Amino acid sequence: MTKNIATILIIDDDEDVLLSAKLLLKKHYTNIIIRNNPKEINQILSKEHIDVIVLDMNYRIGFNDGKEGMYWLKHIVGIKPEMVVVLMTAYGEVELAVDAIKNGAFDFILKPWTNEKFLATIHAGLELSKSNQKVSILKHTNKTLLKNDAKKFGPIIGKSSAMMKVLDVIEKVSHTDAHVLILGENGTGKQHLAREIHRQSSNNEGSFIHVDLGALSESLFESELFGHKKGAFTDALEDKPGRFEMAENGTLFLDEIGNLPYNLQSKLLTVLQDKKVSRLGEGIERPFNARLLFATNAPLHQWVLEGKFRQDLLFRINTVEIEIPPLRKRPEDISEFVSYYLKVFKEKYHKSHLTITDEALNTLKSHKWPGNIREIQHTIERGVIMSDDDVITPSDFNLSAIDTNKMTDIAVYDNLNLQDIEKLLVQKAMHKHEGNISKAAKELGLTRAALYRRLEKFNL
Ligand SMILES: Nc1ncnc2c1ncn2[C@@H]1O[C@H](COP(=O)(O)OP(=O)(O)OP(=O)(O)O)[C@@H](O)[C@H]1O
Repeated sequence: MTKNIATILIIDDDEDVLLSAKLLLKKHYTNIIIRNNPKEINQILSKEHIDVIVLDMNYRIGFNDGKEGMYWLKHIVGIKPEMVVVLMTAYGEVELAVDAIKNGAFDFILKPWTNEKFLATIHAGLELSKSNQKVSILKHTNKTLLKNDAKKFGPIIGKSSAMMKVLDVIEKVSHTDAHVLILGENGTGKQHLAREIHRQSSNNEGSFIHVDLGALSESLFESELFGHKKGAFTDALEDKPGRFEMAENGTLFLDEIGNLPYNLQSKLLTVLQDKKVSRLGEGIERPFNARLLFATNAPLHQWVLEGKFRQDLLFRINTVEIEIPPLRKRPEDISEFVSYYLKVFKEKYHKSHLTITDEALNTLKSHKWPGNIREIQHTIERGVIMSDDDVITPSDFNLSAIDTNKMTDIAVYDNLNLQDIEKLLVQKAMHKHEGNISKAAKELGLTRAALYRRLEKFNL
């Protein structure tokens, strides 16, 4: 019979009990440690990885009040809260054992035991121990991922008065549980600010779950957001929690909320009103506790007037509304972004001696940045990569495609609405790259999926 890999520590002052328990368990588990004195617990726990502890309640002859057992139980749970402790107690001490369970014991075994009951209890204890260990690993993984995310998104840049106002609102709203709607053009930093709200909130130990609603097809929307039960539809091969559940005690960021089809808007509204979700194919309603943030580049208020977006949903999600101005409306911030990204990419590409000509700097400062911060980021990265010798010159940025038609572009910005400008830029990029999606997406600072969505939206 193959043994299960597990270490079980048994503590009892009765050598006979220790030996017979060891004899029974060693047939099933790889490592059984026995001790007759609970004072050795600290030393063993600091040296060995223990999966389950079997602990006797009484150690002094003539005493059966269980006080010592209770003392050691509290001690173990105090230093290792996730440890699974099974108590051994004599018949007639059941009340004591129940008390011990209230204090953190997993279960108890009555002496004299039956082998089946003993093994079944240890088996169940081990299952719990393994899942406790998994949860602990997942918690740490999550923390590391959050830290990595924070590094990826970096600090908030921008000291213009417009940006200071935005940051002021973020500071006020972060520690509340108010729904926040972040508005702004592509690349203005909506996700960046949502992460900052999460970072400053009391939920920052929980996960930041980002859902791009624009990338979810109608058929996937419910199962992704609310989860599903195994067998709910053909591909539902196992029970799966939705993003609402994954964001428990954290933040759920519903990006591109403007892309949510009208018929699904009422479903989302009901979930937000009831603060409960039901997995697809399951009747159970699960309450959720997650901070909710929303973002879009769509003119939602106008869409409400046009009947494209539900007014009741808009009022539910915009308790606080933050509008991030495009870069061209806060030109003071451009220099700061330029020096920040120059530093980042000089470091990344090991070009620390690189300098930038005044002309190149002026090119960056006078550019209108229709793709906002994402465009500035990509342009400077390109400049750093393309530069020869130790100097970046204007041509390294390859901004000419936009600049040759500078006057037209400026006129467009002044006279047309954002949708039209976006469409124009997508058209330009597609034309410049002769329909090559990857190249056009890169130039626009979008993912391929985001570009596809826009091509579809503008019928291009
Ligand atoms: N104020 C800021 N300070 C520093 N970096 C920023 C700032 N705003 C945006 N960025 C950076 O610019 C890039 C684009 O930002 P982000 O993805 O948040 O924009 P977005 O508005 O959500 O874009 P989209 O609408 O296309 O989804 C990211 O790399 C982000 O880290």
